[in-house]
Amino acid sequence: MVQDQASVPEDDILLSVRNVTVGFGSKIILENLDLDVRRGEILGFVGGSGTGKSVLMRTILGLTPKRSGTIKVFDHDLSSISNVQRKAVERRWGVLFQQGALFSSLTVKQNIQVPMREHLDLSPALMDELATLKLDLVGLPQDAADKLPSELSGGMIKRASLARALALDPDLVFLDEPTSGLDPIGAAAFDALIGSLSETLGLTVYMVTHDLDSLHSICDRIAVLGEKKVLVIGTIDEMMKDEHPWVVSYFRGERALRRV
Ligand SMILES: Nc1ncnc2c1ncn2[C@@H]1O[C@H](COP(=O)(O)OP(=O)(O)OP(=O)(O)O)[C@@H](O)[C@H]1O
Repeated sequence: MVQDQASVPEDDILLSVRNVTVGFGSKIILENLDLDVRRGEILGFVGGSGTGKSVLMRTILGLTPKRSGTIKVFDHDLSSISNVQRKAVERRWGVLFQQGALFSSLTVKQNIQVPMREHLDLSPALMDELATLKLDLVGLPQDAADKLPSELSGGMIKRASLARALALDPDLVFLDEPTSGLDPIGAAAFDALIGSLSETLGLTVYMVTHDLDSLHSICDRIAVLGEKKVLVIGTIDEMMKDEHPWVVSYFRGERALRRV
């Protein structure tokens, strides 16, 4: 089993999860889970359906309560910081939820400006200018700005959601299945976009995905969730050599072999 948490200086750990347990009623979903996300990396998160990938992401974001354990982001322990400090942490991360989760009654531009309105005190003209820059950054045409989400294709919705996640120039972005629902060409283009943003902006990316192409093409490391914890973590090459039965069937099973 690959375990490579050792020998990384603490400064280089942007997100650290220690001994975290999460459950609903009598059902424990995650138990004593540990995870480190390193500065600047793209970490792909995989695991069988229902293993708790979304629950873990929601727990880190503070949307689902944990029963025990510690979560530190940018070296702040999220359970012991003040509301003001929490807001400051939230300013430094962006989130792309599954299905994009744009506000359906707001235009793309207004959606991108939601985090700006919440966290910054900017003039409308400056917010418009920033929205224009974000549209450019994610490769959307400027005429998308005044469209409603219902007028966009699936790929454009993903890009608009990414633009909103990047609204405050975050250090860390959480992406929940960013390429689901896209055709292979759209998914590859979105992967390329995430890869280049990570490189040019120095973004750290936490990405839940089922997309083997994304795992192969852009992830620096992959974490496998199963048995209520991170079963294995390492590079794609390490995944290809790992002997855990779920890892073998996922990375070297029939579906994986069809890829090559
Ligand atoms: N609010 C909740 N109340 C009760 N159970 C929940 C809640 N949220 C999630 N669960 C349960 O937690 C488990 C993990 O769910 P989660 O959505 O994290 O899985 P996942 O790994 O993201 O799955 P998938 O790959 O299918 O999206 C499931 O059994 C789910 O039913």
